[in-house]
Amino acid sequence: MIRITHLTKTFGRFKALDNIHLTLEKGQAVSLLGPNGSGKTTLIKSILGLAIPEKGSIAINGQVISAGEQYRAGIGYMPQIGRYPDNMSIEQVLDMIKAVRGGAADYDEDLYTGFGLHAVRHKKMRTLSGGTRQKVSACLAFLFRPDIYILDEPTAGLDPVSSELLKEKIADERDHGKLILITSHVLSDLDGLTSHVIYLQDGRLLFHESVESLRSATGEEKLNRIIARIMQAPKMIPC
Ligand SMILES: Nc1ncnc2c1ncn2[C@@H]1O[C@H](COP(=O)(O)OP(=O)(O)OP(=O)(O)O)[C@@H](O)[C@H]1O
Repeated sequence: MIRITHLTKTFGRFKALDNIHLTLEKGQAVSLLGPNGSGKTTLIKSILGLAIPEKGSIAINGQVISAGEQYRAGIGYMPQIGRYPDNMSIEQVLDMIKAVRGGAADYDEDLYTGFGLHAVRHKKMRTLSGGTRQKVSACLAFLFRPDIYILDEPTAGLDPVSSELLKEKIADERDHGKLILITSHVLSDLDGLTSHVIYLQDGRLLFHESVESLRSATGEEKLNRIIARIMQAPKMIPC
């Protein structure tokens, strides 16, 4: 579904992504992990066409993304920090984006309802708390029922109840065969949610494995323990 080959992205002389090869399939929920500055957001931006790599290619459902922007309609993206027109209300932002996308017969408004955004729909974006802004971003990512979700720190700033609601929604989409790529530094948020782990370090792919095989290689159950074990003894992962 997403095939990345020989992807290299530089900023000046600095290699933010170094010869990345990856294939991600439908029905997978993939944790994109790595220390600060390891290239996670750059990889996400490359998939979204917001960063242009110097080398390599990305294909989505067999279409090379540099050939056109239409593929983006099939991706629900939740950015780390959502930026919206300050003077528009939540309702106006949602209506504007629906209009720009040409409308749809059947919006997914589960999160809009679940987060209770209806009650605050007239509030201006500039007046929203960080968590409420995050809820608007989540709502927009799911609204058009995409096949692929790219979620950059989706639970950051959400209260525990909203965070659980979002995680349940992500799990539900995964169970319906969608592809989910998710970054988070809160590994406990990813436990039970993700099927595979991609680990980047200094722009390089350290490993891409199923959670199941990482569990059997490390003997650990929880993702934070699995990652800690691998960092202590990287050779336990064959790549
Ligand atoms: N526009 C840019 N110009 C120059 N350097 C950049 C730019 N964007 C990213 N970088 C650099 O590329 C590297 C990878 O950044 P990136 O944001 O992809 O990391 P990350 O893994 O998402 O980090 P974090 O976990 O902190 O969000 C960093 O060293 C960053 O400083």
